[in-house]
Amino acid sequence: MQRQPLVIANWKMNGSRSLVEKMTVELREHDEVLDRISVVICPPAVLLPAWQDAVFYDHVHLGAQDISEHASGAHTGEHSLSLLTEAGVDYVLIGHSERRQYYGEDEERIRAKVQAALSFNEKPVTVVLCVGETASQRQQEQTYAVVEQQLQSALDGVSEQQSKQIVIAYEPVWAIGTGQTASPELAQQVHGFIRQWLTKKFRVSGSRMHILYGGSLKADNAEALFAEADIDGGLIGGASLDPEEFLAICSAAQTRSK
Ligand SMILES: O=C[C@H](O)COP(=O)(O)O
Repeated sequence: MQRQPLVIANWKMNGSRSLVEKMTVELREHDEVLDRISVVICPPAVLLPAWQDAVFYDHVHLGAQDISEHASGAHTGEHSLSLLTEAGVDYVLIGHSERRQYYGEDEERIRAKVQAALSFNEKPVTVVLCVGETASQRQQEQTYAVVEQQLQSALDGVSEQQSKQIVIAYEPVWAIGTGQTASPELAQQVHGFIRQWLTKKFRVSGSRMHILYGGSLKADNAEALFAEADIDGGLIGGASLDPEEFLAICSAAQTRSK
């Protein structure tokens, strides 16, 4: 099953207008790295307008790092889908482990956000649902149970048709920002498990869904990870802040599409 590689940059709470400029200059100068792949940039929300002016290719999209499950109202500090899509967003990250860990996002809230994104009718948005186990869950051999439970809960009630709007990002929490990347074999084992789960739930549509790897993905380990059967691209944090390194990761993703 040929799935066009997808590379997502998650800037988290980093970046600046000048980094947007630097990055767009690099992308313009080396636009061949964008052939045959899709790229999504998730900057902090206040930098979306700077990116919106700079987005110049059909296959470079903008994404939000989080959304509110509410349509509008008294929710200080939050961003609705209307506001985000007006700022050019096509993709939304939901359930990132930092939101789960530091901002108390529980399964119920994550499910509400997934539902809000899927039922948003002003513009279609793609949900990037993040799942993954902590170090202690892995040590206790709970990886598959944790991932399955996260998928089951967040995708409860999602139809086969709606699954076309969903991407899964497997991000083992112990690998995020630690430099401890999962080996390609280990990542593939979990991706394979996720693929099986998706195909069981969504049938043929499950075999078409993208499953991305995230967690200390860098230029020097990207190609080996992207060579695995069910690793369709990456969700990149730290390395997406360095234009050269990010472009090298995009170019590694291209090798998958050959
Ligand atoms: O969203 C991105 C992930 O949390 C990975 O972050 P990282 O590449 O800095 O480890």
